[in-house]
Amino acid sequence: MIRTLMQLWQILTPLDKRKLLLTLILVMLMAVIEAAGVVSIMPFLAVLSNPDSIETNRFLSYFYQLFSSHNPQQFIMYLGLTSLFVVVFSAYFKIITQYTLNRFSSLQRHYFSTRLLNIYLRQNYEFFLQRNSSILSKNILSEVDQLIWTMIIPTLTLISFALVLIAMIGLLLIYNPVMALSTATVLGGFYSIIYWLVRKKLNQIGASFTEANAERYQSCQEALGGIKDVIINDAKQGYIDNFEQYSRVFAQHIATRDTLGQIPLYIIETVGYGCLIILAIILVMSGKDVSHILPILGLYGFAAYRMLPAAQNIYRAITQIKFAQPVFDILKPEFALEQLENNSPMRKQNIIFSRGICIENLSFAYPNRLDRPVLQNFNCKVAKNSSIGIVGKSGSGKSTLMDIMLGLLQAQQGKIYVDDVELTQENISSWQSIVGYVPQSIYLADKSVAENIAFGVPKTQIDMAQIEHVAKQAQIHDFVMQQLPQAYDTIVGERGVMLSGGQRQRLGIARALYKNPQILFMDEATSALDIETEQTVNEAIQSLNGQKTMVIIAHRESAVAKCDRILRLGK
Ligand SMILES: Nc1ncnc2c1ncn2[C@@H]1O[C@H](COP(=O)(O)OP(=O)(O)OP(=O)(O)O)[C@@H](O)[C@H]1O
Repeated sequence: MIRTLMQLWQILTPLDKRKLLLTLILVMLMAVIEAAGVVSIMPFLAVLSNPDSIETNRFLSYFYQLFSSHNPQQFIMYLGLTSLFVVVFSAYFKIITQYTLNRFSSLQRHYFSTRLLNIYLRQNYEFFLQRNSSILSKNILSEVDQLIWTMIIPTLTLISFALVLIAMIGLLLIYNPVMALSTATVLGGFYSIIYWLVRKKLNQIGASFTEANAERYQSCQEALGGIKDVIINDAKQGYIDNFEQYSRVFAQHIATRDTLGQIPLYIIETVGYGCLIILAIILVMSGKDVSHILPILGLYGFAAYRMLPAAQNIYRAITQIKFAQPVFDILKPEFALEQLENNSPMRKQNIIFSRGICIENLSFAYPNRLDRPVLQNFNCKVAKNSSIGIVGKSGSGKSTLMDIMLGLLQAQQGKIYVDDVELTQENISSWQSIVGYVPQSIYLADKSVAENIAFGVPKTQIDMAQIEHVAKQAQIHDFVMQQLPQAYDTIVGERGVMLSGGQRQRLGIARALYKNPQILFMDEATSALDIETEQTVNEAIQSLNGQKTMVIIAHRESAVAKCDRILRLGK
């Protein structure tokens, strides 16, 4: 567990660490004040049970004079009020500390999930080809939550209550070392035995809990993401059953974890009460009078009142941390991706495109299918402002070639030159800033038509004149103006459900043109259009011939017939 906590410390940023240390200082102060609250009750009880102690005890007589008390009753009142003040202040301080703890942990959840989203979005495209997006969402939203609730908060609880417990035992140690040590041994021994009995179970349910969580997310995403196929293929029940099965496991494990964390409370409360009774009997049997017994019982009683919940909370925190270990094991490598990124600082390079693109000896295979290369020793040149059509059978590697040219995939062998500059990680973002891309299937966000065309541009910075210009080029302007209720402000629905396939494609073309790219890449951009619309869109695209460099993938040769060159793949 200590190792896990040390690793947790390592994934915190320097700022997080500073905040954590400040929070811990508050927690330590809270423990001291809490101990003071317990101590403050002793003189009160001592004078209450034996007013003569004002004369016999030098501390009491000092305070008697300090308070300028006129009689023991008045002194008792002062002592009572002082003790009450300390206890009230301690409660007030506890509220402040608790708020600081809550704020720290809650904000930490926000920092962690934002950081993780940032880490993911900075990965290259190949990373996403190998990872399931529902697992990534689960890590950002659910696992970070788990990390906070079952690791960060319990760790803070553990530290704060450990300090309270140490302070209490220290206090008893001053008063009666034998009793203090035996209390510590009984408490420590009791909780250690219970923890030892449940730790294996915690480990096991922790692992199965994270697995069930992943399945829950995946079922949801698959069922809701492919709702059309789910309805048509009557796959609803299968998804409901799958979700139900894992959701139940998820819920049951939380219940088991919480119960395992609560069990000792009831036993230890009984044990604590029994110990106080035994202590009272021992004191009575040893011949001590009530005036001696009451302060001792008061101290132990009050200390137990503070110590038992502290010990219980420590135990509970430890069980939660143990349970959360598999969650941390999932998140640790994800945060390590950030370090990999930081260790390779990239110089940004600008790319200038004035002559053409040259592909030399390119070979590529997908990482999970290295034995089956998609492209081998591929060579090709595209002059600036010329157009090239790529045709070939399905699966011949057309989209893969385009992804490599776009810098989304990296070839294992071969090079791509823009003018005479090799495309590398250092200049890829500059390259991507001058290309426009229309993919096979257009992703539309649940936003307005204008926001979808100016994808990624803040709403206030959208250039409406440019939007209309590119929408006209993509043959979508008339449809938007005549048929959409709020024209360019109409919301298109999740993934553009309110539009037809052809309308989505034309929006995709408008999006690619919006940033006025120097090179336009189109992957079957007109395949969903009827012949007439395809013809008009193609004419619009062809009208850019000579003004823009165009790389066009098409199934139908007619769609690329007007290109300067045609490249056939897979022959
Ligand atoms: N992420 C991936 N992992 C492994 N193999 C892949 C991946 N994506 C594509 N492939 C394989 O690479 C080959 C080329 O695929 P690609 O999509 O480039 O073909 P294409 O010519 O564009 O086909 P289509 O015309 O049907 O779109 C196919 O055999 C395909 O199965």
